[in-house]
Amino acid sequence: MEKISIIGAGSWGTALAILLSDKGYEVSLYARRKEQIDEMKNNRTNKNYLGDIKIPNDIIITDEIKEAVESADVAVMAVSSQQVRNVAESIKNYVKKEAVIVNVAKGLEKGTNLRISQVVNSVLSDNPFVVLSGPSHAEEVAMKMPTTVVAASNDISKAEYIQDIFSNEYFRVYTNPDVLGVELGGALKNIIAFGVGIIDGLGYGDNTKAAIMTRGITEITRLGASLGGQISTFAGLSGIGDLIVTCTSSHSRNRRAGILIGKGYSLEETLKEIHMVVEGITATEVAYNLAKEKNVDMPITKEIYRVLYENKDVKESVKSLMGRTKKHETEDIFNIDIKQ
Ligand SMILES: NC(=O)C1=CN([C@@H]2O[C@H](COP(=O)(O)OP(=O)(O)OC[C@H]3O[C@@H](n4cnc5c(N)ncnc54)[C@H](O)[C@@H]3O)[C@@H](O)[C@H]2O)C=CC1
Ligand SMILES: O=C(CO)COP(=O)(O)O
Repeated sequence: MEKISIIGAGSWGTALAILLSDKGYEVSLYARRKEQIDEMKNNRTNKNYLGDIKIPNDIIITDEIKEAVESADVAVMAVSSQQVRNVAESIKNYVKKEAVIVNVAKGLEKGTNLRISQVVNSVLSDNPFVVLSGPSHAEEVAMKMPTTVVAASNDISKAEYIQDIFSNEYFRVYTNPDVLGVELGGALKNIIAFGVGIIDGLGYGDNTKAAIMTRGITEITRLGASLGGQISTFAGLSGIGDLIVTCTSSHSRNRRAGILIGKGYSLEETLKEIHMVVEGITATEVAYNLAKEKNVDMPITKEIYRVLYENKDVKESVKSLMGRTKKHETEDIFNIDIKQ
């Protein structure tokens, strides 16, 4: 049986550790904070993240990174996107070269505008890489509710290896060779979920939310395709699938953060209230930069950027979106010239 190391004991890392341990793998879960380690070891819970869900006794809980990764066949990065580089650096001298690195973070690196596969590859260039993404709130996976995700890798045999390791009766894993498309879908849907939250916070209704979701996947696809992603990937689990779950779920931190912004909270107050990672905030900045660089139109992302970073009033942003020049619906994703 493979040995699996999970780095990051937040909601997702813990839920995946439970899933893999239930399948009989030897799992080690690495956390940094002493009081969290003590709670997980003594009570076998991780209350702040997963409430009363029990952590199986077989899971090795450790704050020693060497112990966590040195014999691992698979190392799962379950921290926020901005922490992945730190984690990669911290395991570089211990992890086996053939160990498969699985990233589950859904974001982009601030400052470099890199995708997570690029960040990991810049530090752990010898290790095979797989991204695991899709509509999968940790709270529901921990309750063993049927969930589907996708494993993507440039080496499809590694994606299939991870598919075999993670699949069980309530967690169904598909594969996809389009790493870039899967990564961008997962990162950019957080911006749209944040936008849907704003709409909720403002008190607008279902029509408005459907508008943001539909036009949101359009602009995600437009940027993703311009960077080399497959259009079909954005119609899949890591694209529209994850967009639906994040935009409609009460579990979503991105959507909940948007609700607070829509109600008039400052960004600082919002982050304090959520106290977990809100990837969409950084993703907005990176996507805004990438769209500018590629000359791709992303009106919703642009308005969210203005709200977050230029103090634009949210109602003014809605007005700006509604008042844009008139357009045909399909021409902008598929480059169809409607007048032909
Ligand atoms: N929560 C969910 O339902 C899902 C989350 N994700 C993604 O997974 C990533 C992690 O999310 P969550 O677990 O929800 O976040 P979280 O906020 O619940 O937990 C992140 C954990 O990482 C720890 N951490 C931060 N830096 C670290 C480091 N350098 N070394 C070790 N631990 C470190 C933090 O202390 C915290 O316990 C995010 O990118 C998120 O978008 C993906 C799918 C589902
Ligand atoms: O990606 C997720 C579910 O698929 C989790 O979304 P949030 O980070 O918004 O909670």
